[in-house]
Amino acid sequence: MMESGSNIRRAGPLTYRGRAIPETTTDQRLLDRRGPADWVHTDPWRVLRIQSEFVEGFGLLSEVGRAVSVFGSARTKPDNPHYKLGETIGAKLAEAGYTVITGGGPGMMEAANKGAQGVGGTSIGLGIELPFEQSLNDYIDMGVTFRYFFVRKTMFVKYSQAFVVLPGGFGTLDELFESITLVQTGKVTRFPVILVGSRFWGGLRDWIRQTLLSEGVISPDDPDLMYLTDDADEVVDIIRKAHVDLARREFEAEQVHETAQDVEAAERAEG
Ligand SMILES: C/C(=C\CNc1ncnc2c1ncn2[C@@H]1O[C@H](COP(=O)(O)O)[C@@H](O)[C@H]1O)CO
Repeated sequence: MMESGSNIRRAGPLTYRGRAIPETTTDQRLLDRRGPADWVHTDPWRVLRIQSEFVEGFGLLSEVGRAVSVFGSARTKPDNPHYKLGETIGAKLAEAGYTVITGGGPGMMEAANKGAQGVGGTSIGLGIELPFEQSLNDYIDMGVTFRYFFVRKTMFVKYSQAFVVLPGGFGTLDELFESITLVQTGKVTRFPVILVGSRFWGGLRDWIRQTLLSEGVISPDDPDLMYLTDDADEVVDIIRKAHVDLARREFEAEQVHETAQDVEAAERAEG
């Protein structure tokens, strides 16, 4: 029997009949602004915001080629020699074909972005929303500002093949130890973590060797996960060499895989 239009309502996969038909349509409820708004401060809603940050980040960065993340103090002024070194490193990385990714802020981040952009390289800023007013520095070609630190950190790791760590404070230390821990625990392919500035970082390196190693809280090889240099050219050389090594290891792994497949195929053919 035909059902009359007023006696039935379909809402997506649902069918309502008779008295069960809701008084309003789904669209009406979507477009109606009345009602409490406190759900925007609940965890399920935050999950959606977090998802959208991943989507924005992946969307911006997925087509970026070889890239290096450069970390360093937000407070360094342009007249500080560290700033000039950061600018030189940004420029040399860009000249070597690497996109330069920074936290998008002032100080050493600005220096590296400025250097990369100045030689026509690609300069990216992954900003972070902070309680005080912040904007991306002026030397960024592509930028995105994140609300969540951990989403932003994923972007640095996913889209860089090396980390360069210039002099900096707590934020820089956090980024340094995050990256070194990922390498140490094998959570990422081994890629170089390069500290720049031996006067600045030498004490930390010595403490790692003398205290952490002698207390047995790290493995004997772990201090070698970090390089230390003052030379911008050496930074680029270390990164290039690491890429050549990685490409060779990947090629060798592929060869082993193909050989294993050939052996399996031959065994199957022999019955
Ligand atoms: C302190 C000031 C601004 C801070 N603005 C930042 N913008 C973007 N990224 C930042 C900012 N502050 C820290 N970061 C990240 O941490 C590293 C620097 O931290 P540090 O404590 O200054 O060493 C840096 O690599 C960023 O990824 C006002 O000038």
